[in-house]
Amino acid sequence: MSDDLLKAHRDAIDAIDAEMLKMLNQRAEHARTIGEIKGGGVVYRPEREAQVLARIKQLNQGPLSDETAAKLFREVMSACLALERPLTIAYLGPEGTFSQAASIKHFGHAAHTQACASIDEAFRVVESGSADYVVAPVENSTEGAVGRTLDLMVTSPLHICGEVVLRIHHHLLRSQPGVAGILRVYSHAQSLSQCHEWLNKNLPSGVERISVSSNAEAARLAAREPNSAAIAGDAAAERFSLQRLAENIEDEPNNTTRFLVLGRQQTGPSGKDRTSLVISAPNRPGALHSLVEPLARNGVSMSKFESRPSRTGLWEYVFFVDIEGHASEPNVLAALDELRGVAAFVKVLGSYPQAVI
Ligand SMILES: O=C(O)C(=O)C[C@]1(C(=O)O)C=C[C@@H](O)C=C1
Repeated sequence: MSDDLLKAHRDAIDAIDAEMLKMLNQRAEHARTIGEIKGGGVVYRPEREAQVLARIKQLNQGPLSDETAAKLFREVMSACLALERPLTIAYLGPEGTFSQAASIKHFGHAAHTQACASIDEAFRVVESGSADYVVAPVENSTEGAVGRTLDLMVTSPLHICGEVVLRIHHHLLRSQPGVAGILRVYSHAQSLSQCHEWLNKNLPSGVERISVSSNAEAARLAAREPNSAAIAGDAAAERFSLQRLAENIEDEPNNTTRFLVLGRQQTGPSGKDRTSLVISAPNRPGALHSLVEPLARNGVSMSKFESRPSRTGLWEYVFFVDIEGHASEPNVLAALDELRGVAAFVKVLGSYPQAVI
């Protein structure tokens, strides 16, 4: 390889970097002015962010992948938004959990993340105004619904303003190389069950499996006990400087968790939205059918229908329903009106842009 050729490409990169820096700062100036126009009002606009990211994916011609291009612009927007006002995002801690990874995926690295001891506490700090948004897990592709988040949404005054879909990769982590001498493996109960077959095949049967409150807590324990390992993700591995003895050990390769972003604001339409509802049926035959009918009649597609015992009465259920579209769209509006006529209880949890990255 010729040194001249290398130098020519590096000179070109230097020139592009200088140009990019200038343009990034011009973009940041516009964002700062937009912040002034908002005049102390809500700075985070999820519908606009979704449109910016979707446009970048559409414009992208490579060689960067659409996903990579969108992730870079996510960080650019995060930095621009922080000039308007830095946001604080509450999540189920400790540091290094998948909830923190989801918060950073959605809000970028310029947002502050605040670890909370429980999902309840994360909701509370946002309700009281001491944090701006909460990012809470709502369902996992192998384990199903996260009941606590669903229950909290029934009574919380917060609105859903976004969703984050995170691929969950689990690794076997330890403070030293090799599996020799491992006596116990720590992890959250869900992660232990998601890696059950791998553990059966790859670790001696005498290795104890101990469930702890979070994967990050598992990593913390493994970092100080030489004979212990943890199952956790990248964020926990980095946070506690652990080695990855085996990567992506989850039994189900498409393991994903969906998180919801909730705040005190309602979100405008982005053009590709979802609306989440909680409804309950009157206690009579055919009631369930009457809940679905208004949706079908107005051409509204349903992407989720999840039942959960109501906490207010014996044998009564509430249904968590996700539909396509924004509550301000005419067919969604009509379906919701009809639904209110037949259901015992309807609460719109929020309309929000579908995840773009
Ligand atoms: O368009 C806005 O309202 C902005 O504040 C700008 C911007 C951006 O950087 O593009 C930043 C934050 C908002 O959440 C949305 C977009």
